[in-house]
Amino acid sequence: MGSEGALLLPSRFKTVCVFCGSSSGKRDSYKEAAVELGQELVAKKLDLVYGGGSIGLMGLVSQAVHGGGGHVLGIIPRPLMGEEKTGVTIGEVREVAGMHQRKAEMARLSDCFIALPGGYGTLEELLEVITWAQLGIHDKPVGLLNVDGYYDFLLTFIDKAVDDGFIKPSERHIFVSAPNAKELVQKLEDYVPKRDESLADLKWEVEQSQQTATPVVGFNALQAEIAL
Ligand SMILES: C/C(=C\CNc1ncnc2c1ncn2[C@@H]1O[C@H](COP(=O)(O)O)[C@@H](O)[C@H]1O)CO
Repeated sequence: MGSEGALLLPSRFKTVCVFCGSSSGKRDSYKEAAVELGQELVAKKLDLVYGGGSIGLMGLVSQAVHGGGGHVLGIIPRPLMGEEKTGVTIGEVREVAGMHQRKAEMARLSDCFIALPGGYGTLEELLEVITWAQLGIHDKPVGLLNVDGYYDFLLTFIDKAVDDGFIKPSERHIFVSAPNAKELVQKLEDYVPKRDESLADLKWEVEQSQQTATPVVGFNALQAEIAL
């Protein structure tokens, strides 16, 4: 059967969080991949959560979802609010106090994560949700859209870290990757988290500093914050 005739099964996800460049990159394939990802989300009736704004790949993916009739939610830290920094934002916009709250909100409000090509910001967001998955803070799938092999060096580095004993072989699977949006979303749908039982009893409580009354946020608080 041709793909036009294939039955589109409903997704197990409702909302996908996308991390991606605030720049567009130098290859057309990066821009095309951002638009294709947006169109794939629309085709699967998935909502988008992202960092807000209309610059770079962030703008392209959000415009593709919004233009296709999908719901777009941009989460923007107050210091980045303003057209001169993030461009004109489409869809729903939620303002948060800072970068940490943004990441917690993006994680809380989504069912899986996808990273398109990007720079430091994208890598930081991606590695944080990978670390949270490793620690059992969430069990939401994390996917790399490895457009034109953009993330090959990162994947090779992860293999090196496994080989050299810094990442457990059983945790190599946390990264799901594919060269195009359709394959990646399917892999994320099929992903089964492997629970590390050694973490099951971890209890880092929220502590209250006696002197400053400043809350020290621990493991359980973060788990609650992003609402498993
Ligand atoms: C710092 C300035 C503009 C950057 N504007 C951004 N607006 C919204 N979100 C952003 C911005 N920069 C980074 N982000 C977040 O990080 C990811 C992109 O970072 P990268 O370094 O470009 O890969 C993205 O997912 C956003 O969540 C004013 O000069």
